[in-house]
Amino acid sequence: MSSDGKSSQKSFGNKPFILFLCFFRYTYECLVDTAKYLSDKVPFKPKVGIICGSGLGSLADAIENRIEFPYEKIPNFPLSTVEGHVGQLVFGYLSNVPVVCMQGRFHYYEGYPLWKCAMPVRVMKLLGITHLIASNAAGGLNKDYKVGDIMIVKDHINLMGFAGNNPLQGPNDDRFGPRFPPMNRAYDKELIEKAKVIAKEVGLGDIVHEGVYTCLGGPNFETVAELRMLGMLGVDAVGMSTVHEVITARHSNITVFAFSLITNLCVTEYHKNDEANHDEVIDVGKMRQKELTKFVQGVVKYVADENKLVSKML
Ligand SMILES: O=P(O)(O)O[C@H]1O[C@H](CO)[C@@H](O)[C@H]1O
Ligand SMILES: Nc1nc2[nH]cnc2c(=O)[nH]1
Repeated sequence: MSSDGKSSQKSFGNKPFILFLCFFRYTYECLVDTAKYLSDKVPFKPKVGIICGSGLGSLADAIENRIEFPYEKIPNFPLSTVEGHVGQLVFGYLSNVPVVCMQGRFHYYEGYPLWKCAMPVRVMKLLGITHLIASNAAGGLNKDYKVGDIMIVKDHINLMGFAGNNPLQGPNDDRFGPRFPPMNRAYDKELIEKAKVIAKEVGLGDIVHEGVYTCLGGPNFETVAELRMLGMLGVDAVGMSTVHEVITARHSNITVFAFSLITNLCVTEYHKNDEANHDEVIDVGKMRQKELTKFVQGVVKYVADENKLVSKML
């Protein structure tokens, strides 16, 4: 909200015009419509938002007292077109915490602009979340990483943003956040440290790392030269998602935790003939689903306890 408490954005009175506008850009009013469609059918406010990456949809299976909305039923929602992405929004309780989970996400390579890929984050904000847990499947570029490892994201390189391809491009709506949001504290340090402890508790301690993630547009996997360049830039894991969702979340002051499941090792040698493929990405997700579900449950519980602690002090 701008200083005078009024949005700097013009508001449009009639609904058909708002819906028409939604095709070109999600206005605040358009996303309020989407959030209201959902909140009218869900008897609680979610505290934590979760985004399931490729092959990680099973994270949502542990949600209890579920209310499911296939994306095609949700006004203004895009459709998930990628194998390994169920394509529904799941409300319910995880570790007794009210959550909303994207079982399947949207990617730039599906043909959606980044603001459309990230729109569910704004809808979740309007629904009441204060924290976002984003997961993804990524290629391991750091030489210490093995397939099946977990990389807790400590920072990202917004490679697509270097050319100005950014979910916040275009007119800013102060009701979501400021025109120029800072990103130097995008990933919550306290949650990162706590997540490392939780990882150990659920048996992931030996295979958990902390590193830098970058998002390329895809859908192709990278060349040797591209991966060598990214390695020189300090990238530890390479994906095709998450960064624009995190930027959108931070713009709206949502606390963010993100992790990558390393599903393949990036090929950085010309003599190696391995080739990344989506099937193996999904298989690795299935292999890790039990531990990762416990891991996410632990992080969600911590977030809720932490918040309760704060509310007790207030
Ligand atoms: O980032 P998530 O959605 O986990 O999926 C990753 O895995 C897919 C490639 O196999 C790409 O979509 C990439 O982004
Ligand atoms: N860009 C990219 N995304 C991935 N998702 C899973 N593996 C990879 C990879 O090697 N590169």
